[in-house]
Amino acid sequence: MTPPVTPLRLVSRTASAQPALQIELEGACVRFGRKTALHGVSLQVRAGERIAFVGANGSGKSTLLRALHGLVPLAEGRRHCGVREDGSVWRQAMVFQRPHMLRLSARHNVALGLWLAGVPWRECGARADEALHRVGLEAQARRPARVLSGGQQQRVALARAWALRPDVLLLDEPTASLDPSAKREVEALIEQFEAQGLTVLMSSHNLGQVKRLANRVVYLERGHLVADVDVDHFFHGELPREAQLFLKGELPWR
Ligand SMILES: Nc1ncnc2c1ncn2[C@@H]1O[C@H](COP(=O)(O)OP(=O)(O)OP(=O)(O)O)[C@@H](O)[C@H]1O
Repeated sequence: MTPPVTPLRLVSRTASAQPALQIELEGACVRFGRKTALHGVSLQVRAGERIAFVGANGSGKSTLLRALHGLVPLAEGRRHCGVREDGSVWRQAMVFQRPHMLRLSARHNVALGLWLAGVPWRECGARADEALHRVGLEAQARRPARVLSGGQQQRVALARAWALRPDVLLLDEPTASLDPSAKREVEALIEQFEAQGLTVLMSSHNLGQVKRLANRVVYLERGHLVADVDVDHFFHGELPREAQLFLKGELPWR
């Protein structure tokens, strides 16, 4: 039995201007067979936040993103979704670490995603075109998605997510296998989405990227949330010991 961990929580928000709650996890545990990937994680996501999930390999970042997106069942705890002023639920879309491209054109990959989400087929083509234009891929729209470069495929995946008109975008290591220029292009798009007011939840191993794109950092250690702090605090303030070693690149291999 792992002892409970008291997380360091230092996220500044003024009580008077508390943005709307979009997703909340309370004591969330996720198990894969005998392996516990998340231990009692509690977390609130509010509108317009830009949260980076950081931690060593296997610390539970992807699992936490999936739990926030409702893709993995919770063995314990609960997930609660907030609602907008009109009573409708906040829309979420997720881009996976290695997005799966079907053997179809880029346009059809985006259109099919919309259709699967319940958009009438007659609207899907125009919305797919708009989304591919948004990510600068209109010229590639009719090319088979699988022949596009890694960076372009990642932009198709972002278009597929953005086309759903999400309020919350969840990105699992969005630039993990991209070259520096493709990385910059994808980061620039994420920055634009953020400027548009989207909530962005992102796992990343790239600390420069975390500095550029996040305003809050959640640090995970073996499935425990051990720090939930403003980005400035993460890089310049006091942190639990393992997080400090991680930042210095001195965390021993396990
Ligand atoms: N589907 C699964 N079945 C079994 N174990 C899993 C599964 N998904 C994740 N795990 C385990 O849960 C733990 C957390 O994995 P997760 O992928 O969430 O970590 P991560 O921090 O995203 O890792 P990385 O940085 O390497 O991508 C790991 O020990 C992993 O092996």
